Formats: sequence, C-alpha cells, structure tokens
Amino acid sequence: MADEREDQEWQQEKQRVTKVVDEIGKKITSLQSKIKGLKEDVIDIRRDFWEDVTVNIEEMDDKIETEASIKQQAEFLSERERSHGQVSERLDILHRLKDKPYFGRIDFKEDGQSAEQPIYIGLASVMDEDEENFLVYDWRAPISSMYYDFPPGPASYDTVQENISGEITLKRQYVISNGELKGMFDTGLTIGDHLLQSVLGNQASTKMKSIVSTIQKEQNQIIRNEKAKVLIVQGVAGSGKTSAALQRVAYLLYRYRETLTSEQIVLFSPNPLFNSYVATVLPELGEDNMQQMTFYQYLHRQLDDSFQLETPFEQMEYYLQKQAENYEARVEAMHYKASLAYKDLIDRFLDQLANKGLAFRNITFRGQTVIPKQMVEKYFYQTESTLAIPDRLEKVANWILYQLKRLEKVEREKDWVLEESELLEKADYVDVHQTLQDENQFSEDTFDDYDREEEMLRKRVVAWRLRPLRKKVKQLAFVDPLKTFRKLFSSKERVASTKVTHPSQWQEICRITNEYLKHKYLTWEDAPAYIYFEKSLLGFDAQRAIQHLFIDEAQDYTPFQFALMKKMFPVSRMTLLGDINQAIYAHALREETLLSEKWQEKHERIVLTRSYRSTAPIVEFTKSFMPNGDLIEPFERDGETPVVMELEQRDIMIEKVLDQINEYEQEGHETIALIGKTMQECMDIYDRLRNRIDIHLMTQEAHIFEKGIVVIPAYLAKGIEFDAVIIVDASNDNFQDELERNLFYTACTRAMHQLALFTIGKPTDFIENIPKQQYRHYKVHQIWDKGTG
Ligand SMILES: Nc1ncnc2c1ncn2[C@@H]1O[C@H](COP(=O)(O)OP(=O)(O)OP(=O)(O)O)[C@@H](O)[C@H]1O
Repeated sequence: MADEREDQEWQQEKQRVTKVVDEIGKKITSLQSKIKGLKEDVIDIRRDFWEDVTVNIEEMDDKIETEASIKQQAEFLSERERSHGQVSERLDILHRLKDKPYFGRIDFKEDGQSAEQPIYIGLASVMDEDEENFLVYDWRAPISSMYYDFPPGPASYDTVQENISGEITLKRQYVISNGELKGMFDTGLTIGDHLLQSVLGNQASTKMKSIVSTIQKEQNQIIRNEKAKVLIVQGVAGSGKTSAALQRVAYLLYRYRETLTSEQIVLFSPNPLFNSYVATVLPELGEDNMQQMTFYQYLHRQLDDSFQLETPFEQMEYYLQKQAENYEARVEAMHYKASLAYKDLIDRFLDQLANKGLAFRNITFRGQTVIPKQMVEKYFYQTESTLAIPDRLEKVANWILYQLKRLEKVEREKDWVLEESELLEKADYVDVHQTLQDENQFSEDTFDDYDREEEMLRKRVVAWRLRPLRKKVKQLAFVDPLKTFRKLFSSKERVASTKVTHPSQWQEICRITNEYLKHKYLTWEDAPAYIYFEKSLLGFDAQRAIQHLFIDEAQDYTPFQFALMKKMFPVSRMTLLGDINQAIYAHALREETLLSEKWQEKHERIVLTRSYRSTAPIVEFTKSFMPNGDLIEPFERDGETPVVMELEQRDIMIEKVLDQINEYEQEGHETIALIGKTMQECMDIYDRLRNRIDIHLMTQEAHIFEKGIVVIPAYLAKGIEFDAVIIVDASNDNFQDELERNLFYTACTRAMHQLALFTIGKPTDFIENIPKQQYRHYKVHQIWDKGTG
C-alpha cells in the first residue's frame, strides 16, 4: 500500500518536473524571439544612428536641437542594449533551470490558512504560463529561507513587513539532471546528509562550487544576515566560509536589487590564484561578479609608482627562512607595526605635526625656486591650528596658486616666453587668431593687432608651462609625506616617542625602517602605516560608494590594517571570515586577530565548527594537533587515514613521492598538490620532478588554477582545495613553532580525499603527539629495487 502511494507520488513529481521543464522551454523560445528583435533593433539603431538624428550646426538653435536629437537617439540605443543584456542574462538562467529546475520543496501551512502550499525551490524563480503563480521560488526569496532553517514542524520567516509563522508538513529533496527526475527523498533534517555526502564525495574542482542546494542552517545565518554592521565569522578549515560569503553576495544582490549593484561590493581575497578559483561562482548564480582583489593590490593602488611594495608572501618567506641579518629586530617590527599601539604612535606624531615638523618642498618653476619651502612652511603654520591638516594644506594650496598667478604676470614679460612661443603648434596660432577675431579685437586695419596677438601668445605659453605645476599644487605635492614620516624613525628627532612604549629593539627597528624608506621600499608591515599617515596628511579619498566589504582569511589582517580599512570604506558593512587556526603571519602570534572573541561584544560573531571539505579521518588527524581542535567536528565522510612516510635518507624521497603521485592518479584523483613550507622548498622539489612528470610550480604571480599536479607553498594554497595533498617535508626541524603549526594545519586541511606526509628522519612533534591509530606510519630504510618488488 505504502509502495503504491510512493509510486504514485513519484509519478506525480516526475510529471511536474516535465511540466516545469516544458514551461521553461516555452519561456526560452519566447525570450529567444524577443532577444532576436532586440538585437536587430540595436544593429538598426547603430547603423542608422546618423540618419535618424537631425544634424544642423549652422545656427545656435539648430545646434541645440541637434544635440538633443543625438542624446535622445543615444539613450534609445543604450536602453535597447540594456534590455538585450537583461534578456540574455535571463536566458542563461533559464537554460540552467531547464537542466535542473529545482532542488527542494517544503509544504507550508501558514497559521490561519486551511491548506498547505507546496513551495519548490531552485536557483531562480519561474512563473507559470499566466505569470500568476510561482512554479519555482528563488532560493533567496524570504519564504525559501525556511527550507534551510527548519526541519518539518513549526516554522516561520520574515518578510519586509512582518514575520509569518506556520508549519512545515513536508520537506523533500530532489536529484534532477538533464530535465529529468532521478531521485527524491524526504528529510527530517535541515538538509539531508546523504545529499551532502554525494556532493562532497566528488572530485575537487579548479573552480569553487555553488552550494545553494545544500546550504546548512548556520551558513544560512551568514548568508541572510542583514543587521550586522560588522559580521565576524570564525569557521574551522573547510567549514564553508568562502562558500557562504559568495552566496551572501548573491543574496544581497537579490535582496537589494533596486539599490545595490555588484560594483558596490568588494571582496578582498588571499591571493591572485584564489581570484580565479572563485570567479565563476556568481555568474553561475546569475549575478555579475563583485570587485575582487587582494589587499596587496589595493594598497599598491594607493601608492605612487615610485614606491616599491613588499608582498605579504615575501614578508612570509623572510620570516620563515630565519636567516637574514637583523632578523630579530625585523620580526619585532612585524609584531609592533601590526598593532594599534603603532597607530597610536603615528596619531601622536600627526598631532605634533599640527604644530611643527611637517616637511615641505620648494616650489620651482623652470628650474628656479619661486617659493622656498621655508615660506610654505611658515604659511602653513600660520593657518588655524584647530583645522585638520588636510584643510590647512588646502589653504596653503590656494595661497600658492594665488602666488603663481602673480608669477604668471611677471613671467609673461620675460624673453624665454617668446622663444618658447615659437615652439607652439600651428593650431595654437590659428586658434589665437580665431579667438581674437571672435572677440572682435582683431581688425584688418588696426596697427596693434600684432601686439595683441603676441600678448595672447605669451599668455598661452606661460599658462601652458604653469599647468603641470598648478596641478601638482592642487594635489598637495608641495608636502613631503615620506620625508616627514621618516622623522618618526630618525634619532635626531625622535618625535612622538615620549609616553609610548616601544618594543625592545626600537633603536634597531628605526635604523632598518629608515634604511628601507630611504630607498622608497615599503615593507609589508609598514605599508598600511605609511598609507594611513600619508592619507591623514593629504586627506582620505574614502570610497563611499562601496556598500559591502568582504574580507576572506581575515585572521591574516592586522588590527592596523583593519583600522585603515575602516577609514577607507567608511560606510561599508563588513563581513570578516577566517580561522584563527590558520593565522600564518608573524603578527598573529602576539596581536589579537580580527576574529578573536574580544570583538564579540562590539560585533556579531558566528562560529562554524563543522568541517565539510576533508574526509572524517583527515579531519580527525588535523584536529588532533591543534590546541583547540576539540571544537572541530568532522562531517561523516569515509576515507583512508593519512599516511606518514618516514624516510631514512633524503635521496629516496623523490622516488617515493613519485610512487605516491602515481597511486593517487590510479585512484582517479585529478588535482594533486605537493605542498611545501617555503618557496625554496617548493622550487627544490619542482626542479627534481619537472623532467619526470607533468608538474606546475605555483608562485605568487600565478593567476590561474588548473587541474593536474602542482607544487605550491602552504601560504599560497590558502582557501583552495585538492583531491589529494602530499606534504613534502613534515620533518621535525621544518615544523616547530606556533606559526609553523598553523601553516602545517593549513596545508593538511587542503586535502579533500587523501593526505600523505613525507619526513626525513623524525616527523614533526605535531604528528608525534597524536594518537597512532589516526594515521599509518611507515619507515622506509632503503629504496626497493623495483625489479624484485
Ligand atoms: N553546505 C555545503 N554544501 C556542499 N558543500 C559545502 C557546503 N559547505 C561547504 N562545502 C564544501 O566544503 C568545501 C570547503 O568550503 P570553503 O572553501 O567555503 O570553506 P572555508 O571555510 O572557506 O575553508 P578554508 O578556511 O579551509 O579555506 C568546499 O568544497 C565547499 O564546496
């Protein structure tokens, strides 16, 4: 009996899929003819553009009419083009829906209503033929939120006006592909584990996947959060932070579609490789992409070209190699310069500069100083000290521009002007002639015509020569921020240092910093400080258009960097996502990261503890060596325990690594990463393997993530995942301190299905200290002769 009913339901659901797919097909056909019409319109308008506008420029009235006519025609064209864009975007979505129109259903009985209503949920909405009822609801619609938030039973959702409550009487998931129902199951859980199991069991992809059909309840809280000004997400490795962040972008673009566009959203990602990894998720959801960049790229844009900026990865290499001269002082500087104490020092310095110490440049014209810097300085310090420095500089700029006007008059009479007027283009002469004629100052029979022409030419030459200088004055280039900043580190003028606690190596830090700055080299730890300093002097050109800022891998940002961001994006809401266990930059050892609980009072904080990426044995292995690992919950997905290969000698490693790669390839894994700690380590292994197999070395310049075998340092593998991971040197001397522990954790957690670790001699204590049953440990004393097996 039950079977019969199930069969009946199966048939009904099957028919419904077919019906919806048919309806989508009809919509596609009708849109295709519409788009064809629009395309023809656009081509016609472009071709006949000039025929359809009234062009007459003889008389003033006609000129105005002509302009209006062109404008109208251009608007018409752009309106058609826009419609064409919208229709083609909708067509893309419909094509995707035709393949898989929906993935879930809830039957909801609203309080006070007699019957329940089935709600089918998919990537986007589809209406019936009469455009009256929803055949499919967009997953982002308010009503769809219940699918993610509630098991069957009492449930509710918020609309813009009110909260609607009722009961979910059925919750069902579908497997549909090629427009055909392949499977369905009712679920008591939020989203059934078996569906997740099958999604997660697939091979890793070189592109991030959309997770709309299996979003988990706590991820949904991140995606749909609308209240928090700053939302902090602490999530363990593989808990879906990045996935949730991208779905949040799609959600916000849908929720605020009248007011929010993708250009108003910025995502800071950990490395350029990552940009290519996530680039496709949003278009898949039917949205344009947000602005995506690394924080390095962003800072680089804030500086003029004469600066050389260290990358965070270069800083990391410096830190990990532990060899450089002044190593200890620089590491101390990395800690200190990450802190708000350093910002405090700079703020004090800025306060002092309001009264003295700002460095200025001479104003020079044609190689001569026309206003000496002492005069500029004097003028600056005469302006009202209660005003902000940028406002006072504005006043100085106006004063200089006024002086330049006077200078201009004097210069016009000088000999060089006439000489240079000969260098003017012929067109200038014609123009001068024409202008004089237009002004009626030029008549064929007056004898001072020539003088007038010369006067005008002189004016032009001087104005032309002064233009770049004026521009620079307007840009406040008469201030020297770098020279001023360097005073902070000079022994003569150790301004602002009173009352501030300096790190123990301050003298040495000053010396090194000064040395770098002298060469216009900004270390990664000094870049935010310098930019903050420069903008505090010259004014922040805050990006008010940006409404939402997403910061992935937020644990890698320093408090100083965050303070700078708040200044640069003053109106943005922020979503910070990260994992304290993956904090791999030196500053994180001492300074609070942005994810710490300290921030909880001020900001909303969501914690994700379930790890989806790796199989349960890999998660068990990795959680065992993290101090707070007990908070990490594996998602139950079977797999082999990680393997630790302890080799007696280094020279047998290559053969063993090759065997391991081979084994993984045999198992069908397509993305295999050999992860090293430093770039040097990666380059060594790459050099030894490149002639044996097809292998790619990923450097900080790499922008595209492709399938195959790659060698990559752990810090560049951040945020990315691979089918199988091989840690090339997990020996005790390679992973020791706390940062190395985090790097090691980051590296191991990149693996979805398989993890192997090679060591030369004793494995790192991080491995030694975990229960033996969590991994397979092999000691290899000599290389076997392949012939004898
Ligand atoms: N709800 C979900 N449904 C299906 N897959 C999911 C879900 N949540 C996460 N995943 C998968 O888990 C993997 C890890 O997700 P993601 O990269 O977003 O995690 P993360 O927290 O940013 O990880 P990390 O900090 O380690 O870089 C991805 O393959 C993602 O597709």
